[in-house]
Amino acid sequence: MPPKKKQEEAKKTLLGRPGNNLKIGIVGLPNVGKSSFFNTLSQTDLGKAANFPYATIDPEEARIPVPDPRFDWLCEVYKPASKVPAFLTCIDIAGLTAGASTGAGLGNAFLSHVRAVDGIFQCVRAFDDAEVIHVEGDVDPLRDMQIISTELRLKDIEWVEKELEKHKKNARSLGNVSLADKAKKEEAATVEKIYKILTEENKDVRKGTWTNKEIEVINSLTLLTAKPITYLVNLSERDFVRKKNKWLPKIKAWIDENNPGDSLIPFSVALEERLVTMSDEEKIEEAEKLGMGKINPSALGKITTAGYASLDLIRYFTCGPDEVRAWTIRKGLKAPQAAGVIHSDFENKFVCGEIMAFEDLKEFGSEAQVKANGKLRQQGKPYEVQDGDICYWKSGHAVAFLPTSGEPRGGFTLPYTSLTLHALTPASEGSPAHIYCQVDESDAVRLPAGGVGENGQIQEGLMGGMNGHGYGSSADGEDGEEEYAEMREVRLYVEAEKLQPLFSALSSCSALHASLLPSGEPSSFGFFPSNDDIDDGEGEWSDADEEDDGEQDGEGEGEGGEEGGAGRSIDPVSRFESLIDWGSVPKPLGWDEDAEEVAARVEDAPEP
Ligand SMILES: Nc1ncnc2c1ncn2[C@@H]1O[C@H](COP(=O)(O)OP(=O)(O)OP(=O)(O)O)[C@@H](O)[C@H]1O
Ligand SMILES: [Mg+2]
Repeated sequence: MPPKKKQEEAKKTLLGRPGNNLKIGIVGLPNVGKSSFFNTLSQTDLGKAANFPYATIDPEEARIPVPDPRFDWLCEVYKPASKVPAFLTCIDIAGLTAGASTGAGLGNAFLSHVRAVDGIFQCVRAFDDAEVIHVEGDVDPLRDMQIISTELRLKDIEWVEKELEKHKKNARSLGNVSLADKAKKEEAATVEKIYKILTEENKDVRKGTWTNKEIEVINSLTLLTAKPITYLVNLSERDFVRKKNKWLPKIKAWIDENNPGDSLIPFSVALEERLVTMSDEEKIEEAEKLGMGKINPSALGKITTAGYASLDLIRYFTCGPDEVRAWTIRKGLKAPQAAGVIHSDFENKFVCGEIMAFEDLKEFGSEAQVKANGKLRQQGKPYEVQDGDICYWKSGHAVAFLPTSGEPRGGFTLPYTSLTLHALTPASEGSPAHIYCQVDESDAVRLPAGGVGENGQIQEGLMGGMNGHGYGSSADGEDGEEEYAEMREVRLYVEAEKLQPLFSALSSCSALHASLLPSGEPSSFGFFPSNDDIDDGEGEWSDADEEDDGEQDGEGEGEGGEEGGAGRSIDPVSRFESLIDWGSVPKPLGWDEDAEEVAARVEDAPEP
C-alpha cells in the first residue's frame, strides 16, 4: 500500500490549462521588436529538410515548426512521402504599457490576450537605436521587465481579490460536515495562499510551492503569473555577434532575483531578419563572414525549442513510408490520450500501442532489429508516453492477436499480427461468409510478401466500395484534409473447413465485437470463457509473441487444435459454425486466381 501512495504523490500535476494544443504569446513593451520577431518566426523554415505545411492561422497567430534532429533522422531513414514536424503555436500580442492593469494603453484587452495563451515569450529590448522610439524614453531593460512583471502581478492580485471576496461571502454558509463544504474551505485556503505569495512574498504564482490540489485551484483561475516565461533579449546585430551587451549580466541578475530558474535567450531581431531569406548554407557562410565560426547563427530554433519545453510539451512519432510525423502532447500523458491526438477513435477504442524508443531504433538501425532485441514493446493503457517514442496504435472494438506465419497456433496463420474484428457476415447470394476486419497495414508490411496465410484467403478490394475502405477521417481538428489511412478494413474470406482452426485461434482472444456473437449474447466480453471460468491462468491478452502457457496445446500441429477442450464450458467453434450456412456459399465476384482452388470447392458445394 504505502509505496503505491508514494508513487501517486510523485506524479506532479502540471501548472496551466490541461491539453495538448497550447500556445505561447509574445509579450513586451511597444516597439521592442515583437512583431518583427514574430514575422521572422513565421517565415522561417526551421525544418528545412522537411516539406511541411506551416500554417499562418491569421496575421497574429502562426504554427512554427520546432526543430528536432531525431525527426530529421527519421525522415532520412523512412524517406516518407510526407513529413510533418512538431509545431509550436505562437501569437503576437500588442505592446503592453505601464498601467495596463488599470486600463492604460490597450489595458484589459491586452491582458485578456495574455490570459488566453499558455506561456510567454517576453521580448526585452536591449538594442540601442535612436531611430526606434522607446515608449519610456530610453533603453532600460530592467525597468521594462519590472513594468511587465508589475502589471501581470497587479492583474493577478485584482483577480485573486475578487475570488477571495466570493469565498468570504460563501464562508458563512459552510458547515463542518459535508465533503463539499470541506472542499470549498480548502479552496478558500488555497486562494488565500496564492494571495500571500503575490502580495507578501512578491513572487509570481509559478514560483510558489504547491500541492497537486492547490495546482488544480490555480489552474481554474488562469492566472497570468502562473504562465512560464522565456526571456528573449533583443540585441543589436553587432552585440549579438560579439556576444557582448552591457545589459545582459544585469538582466540575468534581475531574473535570478525575481524569477529564478526562468530561461534567458539573447538574440537579434535585426540579424534574424537578414537571415530569414537565406538557405542553411548561406546562413553558415554569413556566420563565418561575421566571425562567429562555422555555425548556424540563428537563435530561432533555440527559442522555439525552449518555448515548447516551457509548456511541458513533448512529442512522439509515427513513422512509415507514407508519413513521418511528430505529434505534440503534454508530458505525463497516458497512451490512450496520446493516441487520441491523432484521432479520437484511437483513444475511445484504444487497445494497445506497439512502441519503441527513438534511441533504440537509432542504435539497432531498423524496426526488425529493435524487435529482435526485445525493445519493441506492446504497451497498454497505463503506459506513459515518453518524449521520442515511436508508436503504432492499435484500436478497435476488440483485437484478436493471431499467430504470424512463423508461429502458427491452432493451425492457422495470417499475414497480419493483429486483426480488429468488426462483423461476421453469413453467406448470402453472391458472397461467401466473411469477416470484416480492420488491419494495421504496418503489420502487413513487416511480414513476408505474399499476403495470404497458409489457410486463409484474404481478399481486398473485392466487393466494391466496402473493401479496402480507408479507416481514416480527419486526423487533426484544424486542417481537415489530412487523412489517417494506416488502418483499413478488409474482408477475410475463409475456406469452410479452415474455419475451425481460425476460430480456435480466435478463442484465445480476450474479447470479440458483439456483432461476431450469436444474437442474444449478453456481452461482447462474455462470449469466451473468462479467466474466472477457466483455471488456466491465461493472461488478458493472447499474443503471438507471448510464451505459450500450455493452454494452446494444438500449436503448430495443424488443423483443429484443441481449443474449447478440457476445462471450457463453451465450445466457440460450434457456436461460430452455427452462424454460417457453408453449404450455400457461391463463388464470389472477382474471386482471384490465388483463390481458384477455394472457388472450385465453393462451386462444388451442393445447392441448398
Ligand atoms: N535588434 C534590433 N535592432 C535594431 N532595430 C530593431 C531590432 N529589433 C527590432 N527593431 C526595430 O524596432 C522597430 C519596432 O519593432 P516591432 O514593430 O517589431 O515592435 P513591436 O514590439 O511589435 O511593437 P508594438 O508593440 O508597437 O507592436 C522596428 O522598426 C524594428 O525594425
Ligand atoms: Mg507589434
